[in-house]
Amino acid sequence: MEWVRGETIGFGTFSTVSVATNTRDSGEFPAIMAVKSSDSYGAASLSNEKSVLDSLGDCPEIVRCYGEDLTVENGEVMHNLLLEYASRGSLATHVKKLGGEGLPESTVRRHTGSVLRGLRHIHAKGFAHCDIKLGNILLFNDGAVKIADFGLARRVDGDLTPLKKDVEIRGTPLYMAPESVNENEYGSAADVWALGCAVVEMFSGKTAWSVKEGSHFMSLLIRIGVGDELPKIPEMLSEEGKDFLLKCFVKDPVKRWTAEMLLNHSFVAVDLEDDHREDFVVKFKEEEKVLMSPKCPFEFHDWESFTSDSHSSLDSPVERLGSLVSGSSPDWSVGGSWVTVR
Ligand SMILES: Nc1ncnc2c1ncn2[C@@H]1O[C@H](COP(=O)(O)OP(=O)(O)OP(=O)(O)O)[C@@H](O)[C@H]1O
Repeated sequence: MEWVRGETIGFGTFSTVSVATNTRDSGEFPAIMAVKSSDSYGAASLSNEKSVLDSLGDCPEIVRCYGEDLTVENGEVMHNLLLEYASRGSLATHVKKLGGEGLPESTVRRHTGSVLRGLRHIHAKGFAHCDIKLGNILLFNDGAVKIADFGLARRVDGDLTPLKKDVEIRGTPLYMAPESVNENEYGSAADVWALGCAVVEMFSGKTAWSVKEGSHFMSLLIRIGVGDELPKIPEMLSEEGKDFLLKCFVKDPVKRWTAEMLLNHSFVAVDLEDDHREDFVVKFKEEEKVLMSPKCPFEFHDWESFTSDSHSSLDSPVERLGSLVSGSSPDWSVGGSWVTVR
């Protein structure tokens, strides 16, 4: 395939995404694509993404991959992944433009149904996405949404056994499931929890967890992992919506509904005709200062998607988390795709 890089449309932790114009019209590939590029630093993540997308095959709710390519630009070798182009960007950008308001419930229901169909496909193929968030749900011209960014996806095959006992943070803390915080479990159930967080954010325009600006993200992990607190369910959401979220926010991953089960929930199984935003204005009880989705890696680097690894083997969740919060400030250093907590 021959292509030319166009304007930059997005930045991730490991890569830059640009428009790519197909310069040889064989009809096999679209005229406009997106190209996700990284230097050797992010090559492993891109290569994982390519192999997962190849294994997943075609699914209308998953961004298509057209192939990979190496280029030399300004003397540097670039690894490129050619993807289906989402002309309207991510849902994170879209919701941010609404200035703290969310999307109409009917739109949220439609998008949720699409993401669930994508998740059902991913899980049926034996994978977990591990980084479901609004920034990784892309919006197309016709109003369709698709799941993107499989850089952290992993094969699970229904096995919930953690990879190892160490403290590992994969994805975005605001979307982390209790079992991921407590047990390093990153299975399909964790994607469902993250979907619940994404639904809250889509509807309310605010993150599912209220977090005071400047607070340490470990205090959030304690709230997620220990105790009974759940993400905030918007009061103005319909009863069906609230019930749907309660099925996503079951703390025990074994009892949490699966994507397949949720597809039969009335919140997504029925198409809403009306689309009146005023019926769904969100009013929160407390006027808490909440963070929107992380804006850029330099502003809230702690809150970005990452994987982390601590080589402390502690037994209980409280011990594991306590060891990270107490004492001197943790030293967060990025190495490859990992952030290490020492
Ligand atoms: N296929 C696409 N079409 C249009 N825009 C895209 C596409 N893929 C990615 N983007 C834009 O680029 C941004 C970064 O992409 P992506 O999340 O895949 O990168 P990443 O390095 O894996 O990021 P992360 O830090 O979330 O892991 C997205 O939030 C989105 O705005």
